[in-house]
Amino acid sequence: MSAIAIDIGEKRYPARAGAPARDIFRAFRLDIASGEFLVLLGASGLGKTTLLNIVAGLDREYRGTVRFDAGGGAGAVAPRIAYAFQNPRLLPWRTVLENVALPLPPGEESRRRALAMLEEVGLAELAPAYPERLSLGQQRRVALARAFVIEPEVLLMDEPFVSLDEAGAARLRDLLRRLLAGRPATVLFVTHDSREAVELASRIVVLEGTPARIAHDIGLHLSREERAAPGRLEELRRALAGAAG
Ligand SMILES: Nc1ncnc2c1ncn2[C@@H]1O[C@H](COP(=O)(O)OP(=O)(O)OP(=O)(O)O)[C@@H](O)[C@H]1O
Repeated sequence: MSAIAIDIGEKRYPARAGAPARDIFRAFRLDIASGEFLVLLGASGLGKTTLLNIVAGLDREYRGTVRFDAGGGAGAVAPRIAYAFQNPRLLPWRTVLENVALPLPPGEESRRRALAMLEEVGLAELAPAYPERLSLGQQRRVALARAFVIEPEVLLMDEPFVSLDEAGAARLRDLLRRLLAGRPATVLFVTHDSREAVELASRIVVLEGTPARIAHDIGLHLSREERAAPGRLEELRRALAGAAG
């Protein structure tokens, strides 16, 4: 696991055909503790995906720093980062097993690890299948297996359970909790769904405005039973809706 210190002096997208330049972040700071499950909420277009891309190192066009600290006084070393996107992004010309093994070095040991991961997400029998045969829920399970196969210290998730029915999304949230119980990671998770936020988060950060600022920063320290209680959940969702304005 790794703590993350985000300090963005400026992130702006320059003007492009027909669209003016946009200031996404200015003097934006967010510190995430090691092992925290931070859910980012906020209206469309505020910069949530941009923030994940910056933390992932995919977007370097900004002024500022992202520092990782795995503790132990060893100094800043790059952590293992997994990124689960809104779209499962499986390679259609590779089998399910090959897709899960993709982030690992080639070889028999990696195939064995990928198969063990598929067993954990309940899809071992689909290992030789191609992604087109899979339902969206199954594809999302494979994407989770591919994220966890590297035993990430930092897990970035951008609406990973969107477009599923409620029962399917609930099963995947359960699976994610189970996977994290065995392999703790620092999680930065984007969603528009306040129920999902309350069920999963140890901390919820609500973004607002342009450039984006932190409107609310809410710690949630709940037992599993409290999270599972519909009354408690509703109460929290209402409080959150109130806080989010
Ligand atoms: N490469 C780019 N060039 C120019 N503008 C961009 C680029 N990528 C994103 N934007 C714009 O920057 C803003 C922030 O985008 P971003 O995808 O980070 O928002 P978001 O909060 O994740 O939105 P959503 O909740 O809809 O996924 C949006 O207005 C978007 O149109």
